[in-house]
Amino acid sequence: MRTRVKICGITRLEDALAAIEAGADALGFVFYPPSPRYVDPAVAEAIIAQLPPFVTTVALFVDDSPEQVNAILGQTGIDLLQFHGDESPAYCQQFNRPYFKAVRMSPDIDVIAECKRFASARGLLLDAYRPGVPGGTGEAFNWDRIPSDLELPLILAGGLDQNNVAKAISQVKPYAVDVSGGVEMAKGRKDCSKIISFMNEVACAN
Ligand SMILES: O=C(O)c1ccccc1NCC(=O)[C@H](O)[C@H](O)COP(=O)(O)O
Repeated sequence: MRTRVKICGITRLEDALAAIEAGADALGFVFYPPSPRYVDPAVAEAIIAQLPPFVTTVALFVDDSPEQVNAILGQTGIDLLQFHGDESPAYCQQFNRPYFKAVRMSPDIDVIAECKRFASARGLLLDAYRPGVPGGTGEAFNWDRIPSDLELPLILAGGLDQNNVAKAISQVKPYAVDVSGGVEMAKGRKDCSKIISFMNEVACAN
């Protein structure tokens, strides 16, 4: 099956359209204010309103209040939720929306146990771990640490770029890959040529 691609940290319409033109399946919008890729919900709403059909939009939160999550969902009409903090399964399920859970590969993480905990999720995103930084680290983790045959669709993230994504796909065979820093000219500003190169590498690996 073809590896899907999510390009995260979209803050500009031109970057969203470039990602779609290059073949991205999903666009991620970071609603975590400390992130340099944070996008104001009104800006995300305006971008999403101008997208063509058949592109999944993803709202990314880190331990946010349910009120804030619901407010942004109502404002933007985003399709999918990505929880990238220490959210519990019960917290994630309260929104009655499809979601996927990000798990950071800390030294003591039990991925199989996390898979069982978040059995209601549409997928499990495995990301690099850097203490104090919830995501968008630009760092890859040791893919050998990923258990085989996980019970949820695996989304691989962390330090992916045009130079390593084909190897990542060949080794891990994820359902999808997720990239942010590897296709940027600066944090929050995507680089069209890097997006195209990344997507070409994904296509060659499939
Ligand atoms: O991208 C961020 O700035 C970010 C900040 C806080 C929580 C999550 C964040 N990003 C989540 C993502 O899904 C990123 O695409 C993922 O962490 C991979 O980022 P990168 O290593 O830069 O490709």
